[in-house]
Amino acid sequence: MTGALLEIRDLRVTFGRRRDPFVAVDGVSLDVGAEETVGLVGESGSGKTTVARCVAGLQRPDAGTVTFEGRPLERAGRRPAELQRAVQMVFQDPRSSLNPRMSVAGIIGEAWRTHPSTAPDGDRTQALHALLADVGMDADVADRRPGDLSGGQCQRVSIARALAVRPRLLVCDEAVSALDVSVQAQILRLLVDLRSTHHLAMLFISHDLGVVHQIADRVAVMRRGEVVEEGLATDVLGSPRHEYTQALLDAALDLDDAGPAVTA
Ligand SMILES: Nc1ncnc2c1ncn2[C@@H]1O[C@H](COP(=O)(O)OP(=O)(O)OP(=O)(O)O)[C@@H](O)[C@H]1O
Repeated sequence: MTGALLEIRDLRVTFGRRRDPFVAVDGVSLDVGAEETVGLVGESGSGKTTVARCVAGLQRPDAGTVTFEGRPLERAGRRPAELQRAVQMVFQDPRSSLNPRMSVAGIIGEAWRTHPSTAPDGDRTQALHALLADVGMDADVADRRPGDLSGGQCQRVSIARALAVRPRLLVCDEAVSALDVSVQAQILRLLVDLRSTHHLAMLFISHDLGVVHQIADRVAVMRRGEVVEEGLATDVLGSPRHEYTQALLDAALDLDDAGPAVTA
């Protein structure tokens, strides 16, 4: 596909010393179209997060390119503000990605300060409340701090912070993995709704194939740093061609048979 919103080409990331390199990402190419959700799946250690970090500008690849609407996505510090704003991350652990000393209003206000072009012209309180409503939260959480909120509420605040700067692409790295199953479902539903109301594209990273099935249009399967299979979610997860994808699906079914996950 050409002309995708996000284009990753021949990405390679190596960790470790020169004598003993470890290739975490080995020639990954992947596209995400406008308003498309692409799921990136694979076992722990397959390189998913490293790909996400390259897209976010937090990791410099050894080789390959990442472009957004044809413009190179440089490292975060060097990235033009407009591109920095266009690509927002939602992480696994919302508590550690939110400043515990700031109120929800302060967290959103900081996002607007970082990207002033997105700050509301008129009544900020009204804009804040509208943003909170978008993520299914009441206005009264504005004065609370992350420590006063549940994990699911914190993730809603993280999503609101990302939305505040009007992104085009959300990179969700295991964004629901730390949540109870019922809360996972709520956040997934929220992301699906926001995708259409806010015209978002998503790179949705998860080891959980069931979760990815619920949200992704297309799926890429990573194994040991490489994409081994890619296609429509219904095809890849419905009738996989690669034996590794089949093994992942079998493992997921075995987990389902073992009964509901125990959550702390
Ligand atoms: N900064 C680093 N230094 C050395 N090795 C790293 C570093 N970051 C990641 N790795 C290694 O690279 C490999 C890929 O890691 P990555 O986190 O991208 O995988 P993943 O598929 O996202 O797995 P997980 O779901 O467990 O995070 C792993 O073996 C990991 O240990």
